[in-house]
Amino acid sequence: MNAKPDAGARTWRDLPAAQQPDWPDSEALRDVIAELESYPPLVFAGECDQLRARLASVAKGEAFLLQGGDCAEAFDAVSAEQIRNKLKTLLQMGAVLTYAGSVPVVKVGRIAGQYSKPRSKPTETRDGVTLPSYRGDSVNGFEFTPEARTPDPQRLKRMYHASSATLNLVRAFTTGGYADLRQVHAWNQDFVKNSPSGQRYEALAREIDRALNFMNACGVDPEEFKTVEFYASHEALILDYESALTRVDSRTGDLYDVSGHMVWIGERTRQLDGAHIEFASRIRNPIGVKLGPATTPEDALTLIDRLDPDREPGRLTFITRMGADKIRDRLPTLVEKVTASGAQPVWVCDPMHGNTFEAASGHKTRRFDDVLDEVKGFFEVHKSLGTHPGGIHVELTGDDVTECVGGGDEIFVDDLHQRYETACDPRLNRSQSLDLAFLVAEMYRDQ
Ligand SMILES: O=C[C@H](O)[C@H](O)COP(=O)(O)O
Ligand SMILES: C=C(OP(=O)(O)O)C(=O)O
Repeated sequence: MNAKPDAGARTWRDLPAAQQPDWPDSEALRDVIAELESYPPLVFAGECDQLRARLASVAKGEAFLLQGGDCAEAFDAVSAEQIRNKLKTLLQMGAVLTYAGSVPVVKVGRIAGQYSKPRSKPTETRDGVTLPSYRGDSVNGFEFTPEARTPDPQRLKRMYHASSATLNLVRAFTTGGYADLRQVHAWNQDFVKNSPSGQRYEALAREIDRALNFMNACGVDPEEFKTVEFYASHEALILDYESALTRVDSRTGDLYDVSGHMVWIGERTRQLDGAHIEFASRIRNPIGVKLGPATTPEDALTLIDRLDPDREPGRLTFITRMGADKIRDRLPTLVEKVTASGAQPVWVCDPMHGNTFEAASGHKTRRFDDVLDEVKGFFEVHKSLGTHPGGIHVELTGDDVTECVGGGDEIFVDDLHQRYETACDPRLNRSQSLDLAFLVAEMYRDQ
């Protein structure tokens, strides 16, 4: 490690930060920040180190990262049912990937902090009325009224409390018995059971059960099967919030963003001279960076120099989101040049953000087949280069929504209006998520 005499310096504060809200009342913002600074951490720095170690296994090709959850979490969705459904979906996907893909799976939610959204336009116009765009519940309200759309810093405190409540329940579920592998059938006990993927899952759960019974009969009942290691991640977008939750670790003197175990920097805020990359370079959490189709090898190499100067496996995850039509063309050079430089980032495929289109009905949607094709392209590229396809990053929900078209239990364009509930981008529903997990497990095994 480099010596860091100025480890606590908040150097990002003086740099330009993209995608920040225009808070109308700077005094109110200051008061909120001061209050946030007094709140206890949401995660412990040691947990971030543990995740970095898990991601190091992914970087070395010994494990697979499953990162998923809402596009935008919402305050009114912080309920036991919604949190459980999301977790259940990730646990089911994890079971499928571990069993059918025969690989340890590192599970990371887009959860307990994913309340802020970068937008392509600062304003939205409807029927001649122009208002600020919705930027996530941490900033303003979804409703199209001047009151709701005005950024309100009090929302940053609600973000903290919503994250805290969510994380508390997630910790209870993952360590208190709900995530015990013996519950592998129970996770399937609802609407999804009758879907094609639900039935396929049921067959796999029976096999897992048989394997567990066999081990039990042999006198083996490992503690590892009774709880699940689960981590929380979100985009580090609103720097007033992330800075207020960034603390000096008493063990090491290093800075950690204790708002989540892992944070990532988005495609729209990864400017090399901007505040977000400077912020990420200063904290010790594992860091993700989204890489879109225009990313050059030089961009990727500079990001490595800035964020992972010691080339520490597990520190940096590149989350590529090229689009199904571009991944086979754009990804190879990036992976080749990065590998040649000696760096070993985790390579993860986000097959969602490059495949969005607007249906004739006006709904923003994605085709399941495009999502799948981008993942296929990702596996093909890594196979041809002999590098490790480290994981997937997906927007999903545990609810039976109709936001993405296709899948085994097919959603048609005409179905989109039935349960279109996302506040921003379309998510895979539970059945589509399971479909994807089975197909990715096959790809991983074939690799
Ligand atoms: O989820 C990602 C972005 O916030 C989202 O794609 C922004 O899209 P838009 O502003 O173009 O609707
Ligand atoms: C905004 C997001 O992605 P990207 O930065 O890749 O557009 C996201 O993952 O929510």
